[in-house]
Amino acid sequence: MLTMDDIIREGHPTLRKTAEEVEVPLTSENKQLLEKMMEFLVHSQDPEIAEQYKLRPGVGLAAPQIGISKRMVVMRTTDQQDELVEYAFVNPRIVSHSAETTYLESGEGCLSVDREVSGIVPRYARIKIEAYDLNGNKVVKRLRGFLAIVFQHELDHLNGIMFYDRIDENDPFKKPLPPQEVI
Ligand SMILES: O=CN(O)CCNC(=O)c1cccc(Cl)c1Cl
Ligand code: NI
Repeated sequence: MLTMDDIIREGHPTLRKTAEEVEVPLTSENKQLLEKMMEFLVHSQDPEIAEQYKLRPGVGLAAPQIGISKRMVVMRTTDQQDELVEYAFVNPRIVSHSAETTYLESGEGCLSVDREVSGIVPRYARIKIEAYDLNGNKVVKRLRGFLAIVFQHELDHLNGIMFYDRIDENDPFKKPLPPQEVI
């Protein structure tokens, strides 16, 4: 099973690389890797297992965070209907997005960052994404809310971007302006 020892931390060069596209359909090795990444999220969200193995909780994980520079991410959280959703995406991309932006009042955290970095992380409020799933099937989805934010945090990891890169260092708590209405 993956533990915190497998998670690379800021300063490790792989976190700043652009990850490589993955061949679809997935090799069994890449499929197993995605499954191990999802298992980590499940464990990290289980109070007993997380306590036993000292896992920090996560709602998403990108392969570069375990030192593997491949365009694969997993997400596990609840949606706006409070249903549990588990996504494993290969070669994910945003194909369109709202002009409107959003952010988490509480800011963002990252397993690869062993410190609190407070500040507003602007994200697109609504996104349309394309990816491939575990079985190599094409996925087209519209995400909004927390799921959209988590997806953008994970996609950034595939492009060598850390969440704090997006915080305005001159005014970390400056609220992004709403999109200009066309009159
Ligand atoms: O890349 C994934 N991680 O670093 C896992 C740990 N961070 C989180 O679960 C987390 C926490 C708050 C906001 C966002 Cl957007 C995320 Cl993603
Ligand atoms: Ni992260």
